[in-house]
Amino acid sequence: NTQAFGRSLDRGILERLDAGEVVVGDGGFLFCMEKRGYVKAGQWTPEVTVEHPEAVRQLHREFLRAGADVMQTFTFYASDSKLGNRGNTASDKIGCTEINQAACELAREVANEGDALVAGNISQTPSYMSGLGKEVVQKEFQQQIDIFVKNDVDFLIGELFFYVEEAEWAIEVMKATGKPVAMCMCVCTAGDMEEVPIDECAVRIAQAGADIIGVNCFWGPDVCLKAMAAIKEALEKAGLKRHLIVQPIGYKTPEFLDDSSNGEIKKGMSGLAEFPFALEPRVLTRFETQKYARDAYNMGIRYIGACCGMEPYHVRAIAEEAKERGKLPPASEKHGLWGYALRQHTYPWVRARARRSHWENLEPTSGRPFSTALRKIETQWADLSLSSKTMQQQKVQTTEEEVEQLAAKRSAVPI
Ligand SMILES: N[C@@H](CCSCCCCC(=O)O)C(=O)O
Ligand SMILES: [Zn+2]
Repeated sequence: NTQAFGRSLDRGILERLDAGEVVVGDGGFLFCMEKRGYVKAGQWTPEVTVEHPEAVRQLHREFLRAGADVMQTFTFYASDSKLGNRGNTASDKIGCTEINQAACELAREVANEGDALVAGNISQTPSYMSGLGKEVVQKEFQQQIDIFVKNDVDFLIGELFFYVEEAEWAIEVMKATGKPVAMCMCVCTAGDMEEVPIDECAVRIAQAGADIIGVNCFWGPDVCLKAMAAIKEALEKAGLKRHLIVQPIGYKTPEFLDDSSNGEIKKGMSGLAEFPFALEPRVLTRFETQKYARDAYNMGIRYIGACCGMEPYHVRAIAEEAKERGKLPPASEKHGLWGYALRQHTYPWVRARARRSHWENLEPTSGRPFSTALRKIETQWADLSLSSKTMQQQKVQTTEEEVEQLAAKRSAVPI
């Protein structure tokens, strides 16, 4: 097993997945960093890799300690057009190259502290949403990917692709590097935002050359695993053997299991009135996260990760559930599976909960007597196709007047 850059080359992502190993993904970096005051919601861009590298290093370390086998470079939304979208100054003030370079160094530094791999992360672009075309969009992907290649990341991962066409364009640029390619579309069983059915999305992504295929974000485990079942079936029917990846959000979103409302469910959590600052009542418990990991494993998914809302303790739950790995993560030193650590508690009524049956059967209360369980999904933005211009972007800041116009569109819907 030849060594290069301090890691064993025969333990790459495909070698691990081909061997049937479970690969634990990292968690929701953007949301964690926003809650910690290092990422600004709205723009959601990762200039913190240059502004406060210590914060990024620390969070990578927390995910590594929790059992993550992959350190995704914190380069999500770090395309040039996103860093300069709607008044964001990160592109002008710091720059795409510096942000992506710093992210690669931080991810590799922490990955080398364990046996983790580094994945160069790209994502959807405002340029695509504004219909600027293949050449402009691929040039932006190339700018990030050149930096990933220069830093010799172990593989590439695309995330949050709403449109299968943009995902295909991304895969074309990713494949040219010769590195393994993972593609997570942001689709559920209602299909992509141009009405391309999910089974067609899966086949097109596979045929474009992705080695690892799945979904990330926008929906909780239940909705994402329903999408993964459709993707798995489509690939099997087409005779396309690929590895499967799933990275759901850490929030419960049962409203979206009904995919009949079509356009509405495609907005996922972003379509909820609570998004992004009041989703806390929906946060998954560590035990619900364990159940998600087991359900994913039972479906044949071996790259089991996490997205927005999933903190390091959620990733630890995934790693602890994946007993097939034959090891517990370092953070389990400070955790007792199924509450066993409570045997050391000073209060007898708490020690009474140091058993699996208590936690496995608990339906947590919300503490909010006036809250309803589910949200009626807004219906104003049903057509998300490029031709509808609904997703059109701009460099200048959204004005007060524009916000009022958007709010007027939805005022008919009870908050
Ligand atoms: N790997 C990334 C995935 C982020 S998915 C972010 C969705 C943001 C939606 C929005 O723009 O509001 C991460 O961990 O942050
Ligand atoms: Zn996410």
